[in-house]
Amino acid sequence: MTALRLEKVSAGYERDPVVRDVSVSVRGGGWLAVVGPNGAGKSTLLKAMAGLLPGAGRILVDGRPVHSLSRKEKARQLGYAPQDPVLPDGLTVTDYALLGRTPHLRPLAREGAADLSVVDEVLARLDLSALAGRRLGKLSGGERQRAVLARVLAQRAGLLLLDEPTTGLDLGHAQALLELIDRLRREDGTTVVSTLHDLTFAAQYADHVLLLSDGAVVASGTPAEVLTPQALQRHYGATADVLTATRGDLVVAPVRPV
Ligand SMILES: Nc1ncnc2c1ncn2[C@@H]1O[C@H](COP(=O)(O)OP(=O)(O)OP(=O)(O)O)[C@@H](O)[C@H]1O
Repeated sequence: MTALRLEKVSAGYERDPVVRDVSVSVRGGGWLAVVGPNGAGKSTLLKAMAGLLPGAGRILVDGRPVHSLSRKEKARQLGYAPQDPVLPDGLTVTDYALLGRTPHLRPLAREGAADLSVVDEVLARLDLSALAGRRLGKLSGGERQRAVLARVLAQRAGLLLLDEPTTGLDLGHAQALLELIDRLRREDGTTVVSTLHDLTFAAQYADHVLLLSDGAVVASGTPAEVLTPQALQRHYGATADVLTATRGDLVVAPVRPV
């Protein structure tokens, strides 16, 4: 189980930090949803967690600073799926997902039957088996997004950093993906951090929600503590009800402003 801890993290691209003074802990097997309006700094924070940006403060993956991990150690511990990756369009879905197995191979070794079986299982669960031999350049937007996630899930890293994993997915595929991630979390103790615009999904899957606004943490706690109509009005300028569905799930429902 891989725990993640951020202590007063500031990070950005040029001189001024985009996110400032972020402190949060995610226990091994926990799920942190990073939410907030456009431009709040969610993707920037995820890139910082992945050790891809310079900055101040400490980012600890199982107690070790992320910047001290070697490339291979990082790839074994941490799987990062960016929001809009550039894909090698000529590769098939299977070959692309197999790249997720690279950190587990010995130097110069090729993927074996065990790696193929991990990939086959992930493709099946993401409803991609029928497209396994299709080149990435010939997939729809939602299929490409699922291929990106197939690669990162095939990596079987202890910590998943997923930037808007449900973007472009229809309701059924989005739900199946989140259920698969949740299963990895429950069965293997995988730790998850995801940015999510869909606040109902954030409320239903995460156990901790971090609300960013203008680069700063404005609320942090359980979904019910953070996702209140008042906070949504204040930080998103949105009018919404937070409802409880029949089985107790929270639902964030936009309503027409009066
Ligand atoms: N590569 C970059 N170089 C400089 N500034 C950037 C870069 N990427 C993002 N920014 C700026 O950093 C700020 C935060 O962007 P970020 O992508 O982290 O926001 P976000 O919360 O993920 O937004 P969205 O919900 O729109 O995806 C924005 O003002 C953005 O313009």
